[in-house]
Amino acid sequence: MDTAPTNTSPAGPVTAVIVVAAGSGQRLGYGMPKAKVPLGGDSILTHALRGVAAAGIAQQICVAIPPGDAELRALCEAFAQELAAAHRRNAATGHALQGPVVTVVEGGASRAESVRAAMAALLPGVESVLVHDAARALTPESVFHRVAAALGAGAAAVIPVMPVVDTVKTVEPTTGAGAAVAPELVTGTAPRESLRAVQTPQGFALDTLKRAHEAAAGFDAGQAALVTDDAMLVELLGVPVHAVRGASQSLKITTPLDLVLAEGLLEGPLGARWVEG
Ligand SMILES: Nc1ccn([C@@H]2O[C@H](COP(=O)(O)OP(=O)(O)OP(=O)(O)O)[C@@H](O)[C@H]2O)c(=O)n1
Ligand SMILES: C[C@](O)(CO)[C@H](O)COP(=O)(O)O
Repeated sequence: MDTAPTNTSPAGPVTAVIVVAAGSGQRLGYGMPKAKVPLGGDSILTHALRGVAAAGIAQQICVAIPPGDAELRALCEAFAQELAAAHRRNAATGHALQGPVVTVVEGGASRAESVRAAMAALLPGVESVLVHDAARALTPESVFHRVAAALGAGAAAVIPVMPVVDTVKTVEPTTGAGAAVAPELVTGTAPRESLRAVQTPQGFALDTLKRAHEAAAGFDAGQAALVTDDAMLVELLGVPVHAVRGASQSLKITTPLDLVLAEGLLEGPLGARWVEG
């Protein structure tokens, strides 16, 4: 990194970005935690962390890694040193601004538990928090800025979203004689105009996110399994969740095809760092 990213909104709320990277990456199938999987010569997690730092909105970056993973801990420490060195270079040119503190915590058995572990390690004074998937390693700065701007404008919860391009139907398992024809029966068609595919970083006033996760503490295993993002917990509190535009290169690297797409975005004919606005 040649120049250190600096916080662009020093007058805004004190902001932390939680990067959840404690997943096992079963669907990617590399036999190692997804955060470690190589992408464009670095790891998925390194790309994600550089993206967060480049956005320049965080006073703290808190990373949740799999428990006991010394390799990922070392990777985070190397990133913190890379960031500190860039800031020292900035200071030498008279552009000294405080860079983010990097904190590493051990994540939990579910994404939500990893978020809770990271929230417990946030510095005193943090008012806003963005929760980001390490798996969305190529999220452009503009998405972080849109989410942070909505928080700065007073939203207690804001998520980046994309229009849905496929027609989406609901189904149920086929029973009786129909089971010989096909495994599922269509029960309806969702209204596509009002559907959105949801991405990260998801931004929250910290007290709102804390309340939302506290309310989820009483969930049984079945209810907990249905929680797929943080905004859902905030919705259950009845707090309005606002939506801003995401970006297609913010895809979640989940399957081997996603990794091919991510490699293509970094190295393909569109250029080294194609960025959709
Ligand atoms: N216990 C968990 C599970 C997931 N995550 C993080 O949540 C994000 C979204 O999860 P997903 O893409 O499903 O990652 P994995 O759980 O690793 O994937 P899989 O379900 O294929 O194992 C990832 O950055 C992942 O590291 C986490 O921090 N802690
Ligand atoms: C948070 C998220 O990325 C929003 O799309 C998504 O819900 C994570 O889902 P996963 O099953 O944990 O990958």
